[in-house]
Amino acid sequence: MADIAKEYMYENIERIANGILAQTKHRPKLGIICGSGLGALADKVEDRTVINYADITGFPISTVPGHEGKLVIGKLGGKAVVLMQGRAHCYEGHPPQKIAIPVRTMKLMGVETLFVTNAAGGINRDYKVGDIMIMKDHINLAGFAGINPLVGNNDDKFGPRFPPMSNAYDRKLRDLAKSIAKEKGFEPFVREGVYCMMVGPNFETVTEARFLNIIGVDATGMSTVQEVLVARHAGMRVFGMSLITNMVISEYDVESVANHAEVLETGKARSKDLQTLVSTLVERMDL
Ligand SMILES: O=P(O)(O)O[C@H]1O[C@H](CO)[C@@H](O)[C@H]1O
Ligand code: HPA
Repeated sequence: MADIAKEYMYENIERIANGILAQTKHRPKLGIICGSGLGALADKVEDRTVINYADITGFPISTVPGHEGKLVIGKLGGKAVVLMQGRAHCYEGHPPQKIAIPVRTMKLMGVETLFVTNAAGGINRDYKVGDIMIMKDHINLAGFAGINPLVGNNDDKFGPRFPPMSNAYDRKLRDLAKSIAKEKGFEPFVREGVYCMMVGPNFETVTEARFLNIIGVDATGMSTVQEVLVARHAGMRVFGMSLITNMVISEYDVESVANHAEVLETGKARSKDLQTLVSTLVERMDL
């Protein structure tokens, strides 16, 4: 088996984590990754230190609109958090092992719980644009093609060779999120379902959309799953939410097509409710 490239090694990730900690007084136990158009959550973070990904040697850079590329460390809901305002994706040319770097960095900074968010296309035909889906499980379709950040020599310092994945999304946090949704009157648009990762960058064909529906997918996107795999490998607790920014087209020969502008627009429109859900969850969860 090929050796791990130096940039993915424990010592390098430790160097990145220590470099970040040296720039802030905060010691976060919670990490949050903001998906396409969802970075406004960072505005709620108080007493913050902001570091550009470009200034963190070894961090993957995002080139996609709606991903600011900033690490924001401060207080949210009274708790210390490290928030990623945007993420890098495999379709930007990053190998999956590189997508692992920010999550492992957070782990070595002391983060124990990871929240992941994303913009996703609705596959479940009962879903509507603007729905928020609590992630119950995922299908790593990219993994079916061998694209998995855990492929390669396993360093036990990060986690075990064969991590279980049947309990990837924390039950207690999902229950807490659902009860907060009920209390806030969000029930009509908060769902719980299965996310599927495609590598992208193209949106799905009609037959792919139908296939995803048949195999039990509720929403699809081009991210998140690899971060979850790495976090669970490292023993972190995970909670995830998808914002349904568009419905994936599942009828042949219709005029409209998916586009990233629509994804960002919906992000803006529902952003406040998503922020309320996340910040209340942060306030109420035990860390
Ligand atoms: O998953 P996030 O990063 O939220 O972004 C989603 O939005 C983009 C497509 O519009 C893709 O990058 C897709 O994965
Ligand atoms: N497909 C894949 N990824 C996405 C979509 C979609 O329809 N919308 C937002 N991210």
